[in-house]
Amino acid sequence: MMIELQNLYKKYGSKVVINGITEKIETGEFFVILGPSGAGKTTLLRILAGIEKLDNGKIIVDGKDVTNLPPEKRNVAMVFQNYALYPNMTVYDNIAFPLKMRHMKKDEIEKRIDRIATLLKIKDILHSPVTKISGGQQQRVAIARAIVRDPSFYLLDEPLSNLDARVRFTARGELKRIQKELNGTFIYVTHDQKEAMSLADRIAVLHEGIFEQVGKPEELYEYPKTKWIGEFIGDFPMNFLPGSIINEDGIEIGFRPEWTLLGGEFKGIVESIESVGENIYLFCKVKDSSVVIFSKQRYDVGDEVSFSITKYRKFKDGILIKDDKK
Ligand SMILES: Nc1ncnc2c1ncn2[C@@H]1O[C@H](COP(=O)(O)OP(=O)(O)OP(=O)(O)O)[C@@H](O)[C@H]1O
Repeated sequence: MMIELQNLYKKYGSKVVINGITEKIETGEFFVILGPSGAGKTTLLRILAGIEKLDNGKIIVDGKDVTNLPPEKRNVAMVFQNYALYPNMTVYDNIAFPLKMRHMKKDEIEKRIDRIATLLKIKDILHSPVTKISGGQQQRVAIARAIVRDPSFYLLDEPLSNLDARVRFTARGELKRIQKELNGTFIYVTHDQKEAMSLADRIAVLHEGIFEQVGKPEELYEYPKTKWIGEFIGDFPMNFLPGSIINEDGIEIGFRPEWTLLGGEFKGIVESIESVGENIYLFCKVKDSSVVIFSKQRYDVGDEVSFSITKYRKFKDGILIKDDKK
């Protein structure tokens, strides 16, 4: 289903949380809303679900205005961080529950659960009590229960955050596969930029009530529209130095640690070091600024390093200058 957000606006008391969001989310798209804690991500999702009322704006789903429809009339699937399974039921009964509530026939329920259990690879635990399965499996059951109804679109609020890092990694791949197989329109909220980068067809960065940038993960990484996004996206924040180092005053240049090479015209002093596998990141003082430089070589704190910048973007007043080719 195609979802159009038209000038969405929401405040709590005098605090404006959503301040004019307009965007089109395409059918079958994995759309991730990324933002720091308190940015309004959950509020936006609750608005889309119909749990929270808008102060202004419209939500159009496949050409139909659903702005004033209650949650049960929107036919959306929701998976939240704190999914609550019914502890005294089996996996099967948990998934069947929303269908029974709709008085679906027993053989139709069986057919649907079989399909969804195959999709989520939980067929072998269907008759286990939910208290006897792992956290990762419980998460799958929660997803199965949410999507078994054939919803129009899917809202997911940090559904993987309860899982430990390793399971989460596999779960991401699985979720992406499920989304593609269902050809579902997924709207997924997270504060974890790594998760966003690995899952999204497009990411919308929610900051100060607006989508500050919407784009493919690589666009956000390569061409962050603002300094704030450059710092927020990436394993390390983008580095910034005054334009004077390339003889251009009044601007700043932004570059990623990965866009540096050891040896070259710039000099810094190593202040601290972080190793990530084989890669070493050197935190250096360069004049009055701090920058992170990528290195394959080991250094000690206090060493002087010289480096060059292979690629950079120009920013003026915190905003990307578009016509920059280097
Ligand atoms: N029902 C409410 N009444 C008043 N203020 C609220 C209400 N719900 C949320 N807020 C405020 O709105 C802002 C956005 O909250 P929201 O939970 O949407 O952020 P979030 O981006 O999902 O954060 P997190 O990542 O921490 O879950 C916060 O400042 C929060 O305190």
